[in-house]
Amino acid sequence: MSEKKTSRYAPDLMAGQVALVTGSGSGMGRATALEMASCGARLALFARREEPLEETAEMIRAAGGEAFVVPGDTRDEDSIETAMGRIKEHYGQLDVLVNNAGGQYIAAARDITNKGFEAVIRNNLIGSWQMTRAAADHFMYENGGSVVFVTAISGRTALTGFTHTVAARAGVTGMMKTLAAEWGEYGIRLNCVAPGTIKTEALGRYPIPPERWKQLNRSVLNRMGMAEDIAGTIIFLASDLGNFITGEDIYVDGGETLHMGHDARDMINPDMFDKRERGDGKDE
Ligand SMILES: CCCCC/C=C/C(=O)SCCNC(=O)CCNC(=O)[C@H](O)C(C)(C)COP(=O)(O)OP(=O)(O)OC[C@H]1O[C@@H](n2cnc3c(N)ncnc32)[C@H](O)[C@@H]1OP(=O)(O)O
Ligand SMILES: NC(=O)C1=CN([C@@H]2O[C@H](COP(=O)(O)OP(=O)(O)OC[C@H]3O[C@@H](n4cnc5c(N)ncnc54)[C@H](OP(=O)(O)O)[C@@H]3O)[C@@H](O)[C@H]2O)C=CC1
Repeated sequence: MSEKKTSRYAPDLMAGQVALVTGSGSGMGRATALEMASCGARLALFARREEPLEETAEMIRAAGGEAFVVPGDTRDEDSIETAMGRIKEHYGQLDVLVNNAGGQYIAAARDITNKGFEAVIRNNLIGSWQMTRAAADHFMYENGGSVVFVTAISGRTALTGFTHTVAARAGVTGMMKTLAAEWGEYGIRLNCVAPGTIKTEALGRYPIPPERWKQLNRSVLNRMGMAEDIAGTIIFLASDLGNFITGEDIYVDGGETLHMGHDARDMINPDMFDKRERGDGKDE
């Protein structure tokens, strides 16, 4: 028998819980599913392509965990209903939903057609609503639960090239807060995690050369985020560690939004911000 993977959290943090992670065939979704399993959760893996989900499931099983693949599309009500039915049959419960599936294309606002705008709203806002509504209907109104949405840092600032998805993610945040207010009485907590630039394979498909990103001084911690940075925060919110947190929007961005809209250093006096020697002689 294979050994259980060690986790940054206690291995029984999510014992007895079932978690559904959308978009868990890659990137942050996969990292979240793997780490949740190492905390004792049993996983339901949801996305459109079955093969990557099976790979994640195999990784979880190889580490001694339990995973169940339920392919589907967050935009398609029928496939969501089928997935919820299969989870009920297989596990009999659902305690955690992570709405991580999503994506968009980059385009200047003037090049976005109405159809293209709507496609991105469907994928990121309507899809998350449909998953959340179904999880509440099938499981959470009765037994409570925790929902975490993966959004983007655009709630604090403009993000050129992303008008459609910025609108969608802001919609998710507003929806999350309102649901948190309405559903507290059912024992349902809802929160958002807003990632900065995270180094996943998907990001590699975007025209963002890492050297250029660094030059632009995007992150005060001087690195892109890793999928695990997001997974750790999702688990904190989804598990009992976040028991008294609802309606929150946590930015996990390495400080990217601290000066994203307006980096005034060159304008003021670049020398003022130059690296200086510390008292102990080490570089700051
Ligand atoms: C918020 C800040 C984020 C910063 C960094 C973010 C990183 C990431 O998000 S990493 C994840 C990256 N994942 C992706 O980029 C993939 C996402 N793409 C999709 O999932 C889909 O392409 C879609 C949901 C955006 C659209 O899919 P679908 O609903 O199937 O729509 P169609 O393909 O039929 O297209 C409808 C319509 O949309 C316009 N359009 C679609 N793709 C593009 C494109 N690449 N460039 C320009 N326009 C596009 C277009 O108007 C399409 O209509 P037609 O022209 O009639 O085909
Ligand atoms: N990487 C980054 O810097 C940032 C990413 N984000 C967002 O974080 C989330 C995770 O990103 P990341 O891991 O990088 O990206 P990935 O593309 O690796 O993950 C997204 C996953 O969602 C699934 N998915 C997409 N649309 C649907 C759908 N309609 N129904 C079901 N599954 C779907 C995809 O699988 P499949 O194709 O098999 O369906 C894919 O595996 C996404 O929402 C992304 O937009 C936000 C900010 C920054």
